[in-house]
Amino acid sequence: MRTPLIAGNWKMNGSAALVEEFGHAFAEARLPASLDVAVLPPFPYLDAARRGFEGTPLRLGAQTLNPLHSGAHTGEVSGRMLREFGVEYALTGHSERRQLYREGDEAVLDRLLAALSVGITPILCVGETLEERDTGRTMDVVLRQVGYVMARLEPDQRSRVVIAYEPVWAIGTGRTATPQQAQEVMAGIRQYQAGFDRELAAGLRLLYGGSMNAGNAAELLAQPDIDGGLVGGASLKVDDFLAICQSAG
Ligand SMILES: O=C[C@H](O)COP(=O)(O)O
Repeated sequence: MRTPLIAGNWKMNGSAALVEEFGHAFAEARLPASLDVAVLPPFPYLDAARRGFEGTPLRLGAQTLNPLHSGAHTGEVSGRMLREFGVEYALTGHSERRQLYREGDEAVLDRLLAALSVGITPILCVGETLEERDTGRTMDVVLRQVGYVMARLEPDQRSRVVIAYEPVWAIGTGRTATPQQAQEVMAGIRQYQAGFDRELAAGLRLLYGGSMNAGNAAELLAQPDIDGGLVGGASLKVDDFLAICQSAG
């Protein structure tokens, strides 16, 4: 049985006040018994979030990390540092990092390995652009991104990875993939992994991301291969994020 995971990626948004608001709301919240929930705030808010989320079901995540533990890398943050702040999840390969910061498959793999090396669960993000979908290349692109990383991991490392399918055209656009479109790609990812290891594929947690909101979450999360969500915009509103968490029950 796969435990659903809802992860809220605040991107470069949020405030100390929002951290506090989430802490209060989730301290009171009634959530499904079997559910993991994480918030991924910008780095400066990690310490406040660690304190503010104590005693709530909220776990902490990071939006990126440097592949190295330490060194002369101005502006960067290592997995080891994140771990000190109680970070349990880290995104790798988010399309914004792939596009805006030119992180290719190799850079994604390095970051994912760094996360694993310090006991952080990596969330590997994959997804096609609109042009790739329109030219029938969705599965090729997605399976290349998944395969590049998974093929280079040891079996015990593979079983600790969470994969988030985020069609690039659905991110921040209000244009969500239909539950059928998302299910089709995510079933394809699971099948592809099953070709190597059936047991691992059956336990692999797959998240959908891309304009998930309080109104469409239940239908997306009801699909057999969707085990949770990576939520951007809607994770900045505590009521919406709570509603999404509640529909993951
Ligand atoms: O990391 C989250 C995704 O990029 C989705 O963002 P969004 O929910 O604002 O479309």
